[in-house]
Amino acid sequence: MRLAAEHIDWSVHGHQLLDDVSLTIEPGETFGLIGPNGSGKTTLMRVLAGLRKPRSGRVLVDDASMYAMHQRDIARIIAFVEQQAETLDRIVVREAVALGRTPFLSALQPWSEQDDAIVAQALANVGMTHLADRFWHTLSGGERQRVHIARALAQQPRILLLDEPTNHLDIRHQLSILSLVRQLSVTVVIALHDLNQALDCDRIGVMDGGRLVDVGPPSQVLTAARLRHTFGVHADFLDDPVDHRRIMRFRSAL
Ligand SMILES: Nc1ncnc2c1ncn2[C@@H]1O[C@H](COP(=O)(O)OP(=O)(O)OP(=O)(O)O)[C@@H](O)[C@H]1O
Repeated sequence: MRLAAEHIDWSVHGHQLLDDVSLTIEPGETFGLIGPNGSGKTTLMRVLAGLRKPRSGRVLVDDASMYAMHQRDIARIIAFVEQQAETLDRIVVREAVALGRTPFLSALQPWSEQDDAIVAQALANVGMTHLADRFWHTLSGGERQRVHIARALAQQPRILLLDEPTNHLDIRHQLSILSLVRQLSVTVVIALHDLNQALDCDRIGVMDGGRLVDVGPPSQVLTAARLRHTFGVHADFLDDPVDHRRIMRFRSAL
């Protein structure tokens, strides 16, 4: 499904956190959102997820305004893995992941074996099957993050929003989650701090001071000038001798 933001403005106590942000993410696209700390990535993700209604502007899901949709219908389409997700005390991992099925359940459509299978698959996809019966509050930071991703997968969303999903993960789980995300045939918006990981997105958008200052294919957007101006670093581009893809080597902060 297509996700679009039109002229989004968002301010808190007189501080403009999003300034006229417009963006269209095409069906099936993996779109990376990058930018320095405090540039507005999380604020924009929350607006795209429907958790915040902007002061002006609107979010469209396949050309329909999100603000005309019921919350339950939005939850059937969009899954959001937040950076600082809430704690789910006194429930076990499998129950936490099963919460992803909530938007699909009703008196007429109770929990079924199919829901069990979807939850089991989501746990397997993030390598958490062996911890399915553990209490949530006993998990490490990275394990919790993987449970949140599994819950979003169990939602079987058409649009998946991930705010720095690899933050707490060891390198093996970072790579496996990113490869899983790329394989999903859904629209993905992923906020990332690792700019080399962002190179694998179809397109990226750069946030700077609440504005979306550039959008395009990674090779066009991530230039030495952009890295200097927006990220405040000197970087060189190297050719990976194994697959001849471009990688960035960060030399120093300006
Ligand atoms: N409720 C609030 N009141 C005041 N300022 C806020 C509020 N929420 C966010 N901000 C500010 O808005 C700016 C953008 O925050 P946001 O979390 O969107 O940035 P970010 O790009 O996701 O940053 P990071 O990379 O550090 O996660 C920051 O300067 C933050 O301090």
